[in-house]
Amino acid sequence: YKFIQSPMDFGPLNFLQTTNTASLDFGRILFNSPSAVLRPQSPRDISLLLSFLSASSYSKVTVAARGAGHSIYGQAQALDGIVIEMDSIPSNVVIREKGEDEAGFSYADVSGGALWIELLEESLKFGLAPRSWTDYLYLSIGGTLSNGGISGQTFKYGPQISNVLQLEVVTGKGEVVTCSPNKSSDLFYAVLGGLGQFGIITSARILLQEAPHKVRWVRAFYEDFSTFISDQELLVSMPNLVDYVEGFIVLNEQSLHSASIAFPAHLDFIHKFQSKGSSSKVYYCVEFAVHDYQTKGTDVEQVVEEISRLLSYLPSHIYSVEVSYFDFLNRVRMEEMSLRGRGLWDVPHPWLNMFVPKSGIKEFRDLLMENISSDDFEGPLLIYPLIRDKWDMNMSVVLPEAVREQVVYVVGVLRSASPASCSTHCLNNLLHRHRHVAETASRPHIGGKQYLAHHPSTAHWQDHFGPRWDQFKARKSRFDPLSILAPGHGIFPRLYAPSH
Ligand SMILES: Cc1cc2nc3c(=O)[nH]c(=O)nc-3n(C[C@H](O)[C@H](O)[C@H](O)COP(=O)(O)OP(=O)(O)OC[C@H]3O[C@@H](n4cnc5c(N)ncnc54)[C@H](O)[C@@H]3O)c2cc1C
Repeated sequence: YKFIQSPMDFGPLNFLQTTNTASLDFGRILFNSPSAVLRPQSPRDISLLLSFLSASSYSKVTVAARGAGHSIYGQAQALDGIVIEMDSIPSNVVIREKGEDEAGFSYADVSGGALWIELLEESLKFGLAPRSWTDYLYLSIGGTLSNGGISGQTFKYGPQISNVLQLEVVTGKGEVVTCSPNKSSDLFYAVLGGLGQFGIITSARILLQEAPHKVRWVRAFYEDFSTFISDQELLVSMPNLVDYVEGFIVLNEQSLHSASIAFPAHLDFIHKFQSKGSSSKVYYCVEFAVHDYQTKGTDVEQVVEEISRLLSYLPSHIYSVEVSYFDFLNRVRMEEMSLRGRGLWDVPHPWLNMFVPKSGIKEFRDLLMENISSDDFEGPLLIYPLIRDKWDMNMSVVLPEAVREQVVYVVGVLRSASPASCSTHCLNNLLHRHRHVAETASRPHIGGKQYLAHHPSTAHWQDHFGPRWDQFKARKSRFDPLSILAPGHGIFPRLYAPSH
């Protein structure tokens, strides 16, 4: 590409041949090299590049925005294309408190490449914070808004994409558009959960609320899966009392230990794994939290007790701790540090994330258990319910089609495959098994859909979107007609006129 070989031909943009990060992501499974890397200084640089590329039907060049690169399957990579590293634009976080303008609530304007941790740190200075989170905060705003952004608050406030007031987007045609539910709303809804297909988010306006000082964080253990999920469903039916609900499957002692690094309580039932003498024994852990605003007249411990009385956990297997709100939200950072210290963070991560309707969750659990072995599983296995009504189905995000079911589970098989214990053959075998689980679970008897999906062909993507495919495709032709953007998903082939 001429303009890459001689950047002077291409106005003010300087390209790098590559960087250490452009072909790397958290998955460490795919390593597609781009032809060039752009480290923009402003949204205008991005607009210049996309305007240029979209004006020539002879160019084959694709473009991927890279936020924090925490994708699993090369979604932010661009084989032989251009990677735009969003972290080169200085992070900008502007907080507007309620009453400062006519909005009637507090919000933050934050750049698309900024990390959620940066937004948290800045907003806490004002006693404010976003309402909806991901478990890990070193992810970019643009990266999670392109997917959904879910965590234990999602049942209450919806995913992160349901908490956005406005976006600034550079479309695949290079146009810089400010969009919201009232202004260029088609682009707004397309981009949220849109897998980076329609434009690059350069700024987002995120709703804020008063931040609690502390959090009461509770874990309760179960032997029986049905009791475990019915208690989770009970918790998400009480949004007035409960602020966070998650849960995980405890496959072995090691998985309990690794899930407990940030949880400052001694979980003294580890001996049970041993005393049973059987490696197939699994436990389930419900995790919930109640915010503590330290206001007079409310006793958070009492609220927690009241909630706990309604639950049917194993007698005396409940643990409750108090942590600061910041530490609670940043809990996965502690796990990261521990894993980094043991050389277990920068390893392949063959993850599988699925949304499963309530009616299929027991069958899905059985399918999963048939396909993972509790002896060698490393990493968390998350499972918790979400409420469908909190999602806006005009956005591009995909949920299971069983529309009458309010409760949808998210299941995260967040597996690490350290090369020391899992060879390339072993990794391929895990990937193969996950694909089998995903494909089986997508059939109507379970009716699941992948979250952070990875599919091998356009036809698979068409199945993934189901009845919503036509809308997704129409939005693509409108906002990125040559399919320049986010090639790493493999949804749309790049369109160009071959020059014989
Ligand atoms: C340790 C860890 C924990 C996680 N926890 C959660 C969790 O709790 N909940 C959850 O929902 N997800 C979670 N995720 C998944 C995470 O939300 C997604 O992988 C997300 O894409 C990561 O953001 P990123 O900035 O690293 O994106 P990248 O990997 O950089 O990009 C992801 C996709 O978005 C596109 N993109 C990136 N920036 C932009 C932009 N500014 N505009 C438009 N498109 C863009 C890319 O082209 C790519 O297609 C986790 C991931 C990891 C590794």
